[in-house]
Amino acid sequence: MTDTALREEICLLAKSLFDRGLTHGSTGNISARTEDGGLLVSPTGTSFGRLDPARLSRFDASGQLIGGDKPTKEMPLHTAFYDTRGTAGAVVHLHSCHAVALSMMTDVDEDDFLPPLTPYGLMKLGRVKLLPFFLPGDPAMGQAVRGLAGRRSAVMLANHGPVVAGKDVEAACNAIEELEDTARLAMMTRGMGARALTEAQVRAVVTTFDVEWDA
Ligand SMILES: O=C(CO)COP(=O)(O)O
Ligand SMILES: [Zn+2]
Repeated sequence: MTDTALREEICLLAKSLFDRGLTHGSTGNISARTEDGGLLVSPTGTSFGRLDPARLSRFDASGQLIGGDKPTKEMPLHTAFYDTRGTAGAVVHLHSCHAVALSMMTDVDEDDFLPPLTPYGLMKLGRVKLLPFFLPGDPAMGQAVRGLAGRRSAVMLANHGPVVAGKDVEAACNAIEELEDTARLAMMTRGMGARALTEAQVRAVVTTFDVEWDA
C-alpha cells in the first residue's frame, strides 16, 4: 500500500472507531508500518475523529522522525510490539469503556483477561494479558510488552485501555473491536450465571482457527 493510501486508511478507520464511541476526546493512538519499513503514527493530543492524513508523524526505517507533527506519547508501547512481533503491521490503542470497566474488576485473570465467551473473541485476540496501571506515556509500558517476548498480540492496560497489534490496520482495528465487544458481553452478563464456552469448545476454536493460545 502506498504511503498516501495508508495515511487515508489510518484516518478513515480511526474516525470509524471514534464515531462509534470506541474512544473519545483526544484519547487513543494508532500506528502502521509503511512500505519502506518506517511508521505512520497519530500525533499526540489529536482526536481519532479528526486525524489529518497530511499531519501524521512519519518515521523512517531507522526510527527517526522525518515529518508530520509530534507523535503520540505512547511510542514506546507501539515500538515494543513492532520490535517483538515480526508480523505486526499496525498497532491500535483505545480508551474503550467496557474493556476499561472490566480491567477494574478485582477478580479478573491477569493472564487471560477476557473470558472465553465467543469464538471471534478467541480467534482475533488469542489470550489477552492484563498489565498493571502505568502513567500514560510511561516507557515502562513498553518494557512490560517487551517482557511478553511477542507471545501476545493484545494487552489491556489496567484502568486505561486496550492495545492490539495486527498484520495491518484493518486487522488491528477488527481485533480491538472484538476485545471491546467481548468485554462488553462480560460486563453485561456479570453475576448472571452466563455460560461461557467450555474448555473443549475453546480448544476446538483454537485448533480450527490456528489461534495463538498456548505460547
Ligand atoms: O491515549 C493516550 C495516552 O495513553 C493519548 O495520548 P496521545 O495523545 O499522546 O496519543
Ligand atoms: Zn491511552
